[in-house]
Amino acid sequence: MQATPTTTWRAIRSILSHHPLSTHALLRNQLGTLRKMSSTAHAPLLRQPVKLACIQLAAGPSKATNLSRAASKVREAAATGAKIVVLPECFNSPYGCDYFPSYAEPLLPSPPPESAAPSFHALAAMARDNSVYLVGGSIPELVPSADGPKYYNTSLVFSPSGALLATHRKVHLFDISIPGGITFKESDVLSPGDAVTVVELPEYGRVGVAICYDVRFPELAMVAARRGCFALVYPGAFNTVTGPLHWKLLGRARAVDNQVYVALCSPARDVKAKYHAYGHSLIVDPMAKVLAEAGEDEGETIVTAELTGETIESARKGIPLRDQRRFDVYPDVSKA
Ligand SMILES: O=C(O)CCC(=O)C(=O)O
Repeated sequence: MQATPTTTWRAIRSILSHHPLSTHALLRNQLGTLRKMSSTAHAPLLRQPVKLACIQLAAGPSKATNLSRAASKVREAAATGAKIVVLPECFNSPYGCDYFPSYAEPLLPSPPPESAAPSFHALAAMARDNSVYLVGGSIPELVPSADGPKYYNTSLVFSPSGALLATHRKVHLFDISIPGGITFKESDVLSPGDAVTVVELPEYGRVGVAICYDVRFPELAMVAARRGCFALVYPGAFNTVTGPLHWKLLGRARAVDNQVYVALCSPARDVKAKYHAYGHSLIVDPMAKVLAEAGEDEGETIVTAELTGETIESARKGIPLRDQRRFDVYPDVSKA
């Protein structure tokens, strides 16, 4: 087993309980040094402060209108100084299983032809034109196959030069049935993704990207966070049944579990649409403090917050979870 400050402390503590006083003093000294080492041994997760913006976009049935509206809102977000900009889940279409096939676009070949993949090219241009990292919400992705087309709910992340950095296919499909509340079954149409997504943003550090229902699964967040993310970013589209109970709770829970920033980005609510998005896009800090939240009117808006490495480090120094985990009692799922 590899020695870490934590395992070494435990070994020293056990020796301390069996040895005479002089050895005791010597070892206590070493224990102090190790304690200091462990609090400084971690490189900063966020290399410089960065402003993050969530765009609570109003999406309607016209894909072209949704794309041009997104472009103007990304411009507006970038004008506030935001360098990481997030769009909501299914920002190029209304949200619902009936819509996925007709709005879906292929991502291959890479880059796909513009006529077949207008959302891909519009997102690349939004990132490039505004020099921002863009977590492009999600779009229905089409993958042709011999057995018929497959569809995924996929997030595309672009660099400030407009290059595609990563894609995340929603891992946990939104299949729920709450009597008298809401029934939804994405798996009727969509296939699930099978990977944790961590994206390197060279000037800043790493972000984990996942989609909506994925936020309910602490393991996915934990695995991404332990790969060194400073933020977990979730384009989402909760609803008016589960949203009021769980949206903020889950955002704050993933933040406090992992001592990282969390951003949840919703569409604006459209009461004329079949699906009523919850809104309340929010950004939470590593102590689970809500830094910014879209208001009660659930309309189109942009929420922003400044993220700093010091905030993460001070949360982790004050409550040193990372050095206190007991992988001798439970497994480290991030190593599985
Ligand atoms: O988990 C929920 O309650 C909502 C999830 C959702 O809306 C989604 O995954 O799109």
